Amino acid sequence: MARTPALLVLEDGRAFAGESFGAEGETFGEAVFSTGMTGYQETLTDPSYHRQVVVMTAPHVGNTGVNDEDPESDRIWVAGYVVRDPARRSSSWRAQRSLPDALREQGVVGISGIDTRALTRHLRERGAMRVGISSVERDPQALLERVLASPQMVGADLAHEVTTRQPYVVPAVGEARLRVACLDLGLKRATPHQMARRGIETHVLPATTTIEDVLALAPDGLFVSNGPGDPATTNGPVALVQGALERELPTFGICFGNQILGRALGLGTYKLRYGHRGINQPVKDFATGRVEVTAHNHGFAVDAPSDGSPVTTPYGVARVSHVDLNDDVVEGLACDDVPAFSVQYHPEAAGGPHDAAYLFDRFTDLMTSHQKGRR
Ligand SMILES: NC(=O)CC[C@H](N)C(=O)O
Repeated sequence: MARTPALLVLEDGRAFAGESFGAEGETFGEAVFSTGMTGYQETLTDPSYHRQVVVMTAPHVGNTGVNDEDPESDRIWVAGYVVRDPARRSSSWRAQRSLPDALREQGVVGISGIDTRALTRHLRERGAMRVGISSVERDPQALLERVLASPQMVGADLAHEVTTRQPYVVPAVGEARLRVACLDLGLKRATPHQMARRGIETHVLPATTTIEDVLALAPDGLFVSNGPGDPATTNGPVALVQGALERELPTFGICFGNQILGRALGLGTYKLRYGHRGINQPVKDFATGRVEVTAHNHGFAVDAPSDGSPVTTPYGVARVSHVDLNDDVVEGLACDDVPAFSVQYHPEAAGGPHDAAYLFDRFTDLMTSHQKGRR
């Protein structure tokens, strides 16, 4: 079968020629690379990738096809997909369709046959930038003009585009011992599953939720999810977390949730040059000295002293609890005087690694000790 040619053009004018992969058409987004060698289904369906074009550094993608059990949400969220050498056929007893068919069904434009190593090195040197992929435009200059007219990631307020419209409950497995109000800014299914296994009933709430809505549920804790976009734009959730801190409601945040807790404490956030995306990032937990191998997907980070020294905030002393050993980027926050902590990475990572799953136990323990304190 003849393949349709496709074109990829970065905002600095660098162009790559390849073949259409998935849906034909044209798409724009922020070009980012992921180094994960497994878990492409989880990546594609992670709402945090909304408006991003994901470049896979693993050369073979699609080998195990796509099934209905592994998605992290009910659709593919990436704005575009870039692979080097897609599997010609999928091979797994769990596969229900092929990766290109899944992309096509959901209208996701991709490109294959690209030198993804050269593209990744370019993004690493020059930083994440806007990109366009097209199977309908042959002229790189014309595509470049549309790339330059497409929206930037800095300043993008996207959580409201991915959040649940209606609240819903994920029941605990067995007896419900704790109730969590979960702010959905782009929640992945793996998170309520991790909580359910620990006897937590999760009430998933839209991004517009206020502290009054949360208190009406009489929860034992607040969870703030991962999500897409620039954390500097997300003001409602910051006010919600401040309300929780004032009332000493146990609070745990993941990824975007870490950035929101940082902002609630009065810390700033900034854009990393090319971010962390993959499943083998070494992170040190200052509390135990232990190094864990962790899954990441973030382009922004909290600005705070990465040696763990105390920072004075309106809610007492806070400090950086976890740091990335590759580049010293802040990977977690802990409060000394209020029951709140967060991590920038993914303890829930369904595709693994699972080194950091203990953080759900920490949250459970924090809620249990506060429950006792209230009695
Ligand atoms: N996975 C996430 O929650 C990402 C958070 C934020 N959008 C970032 O890129 O840093």
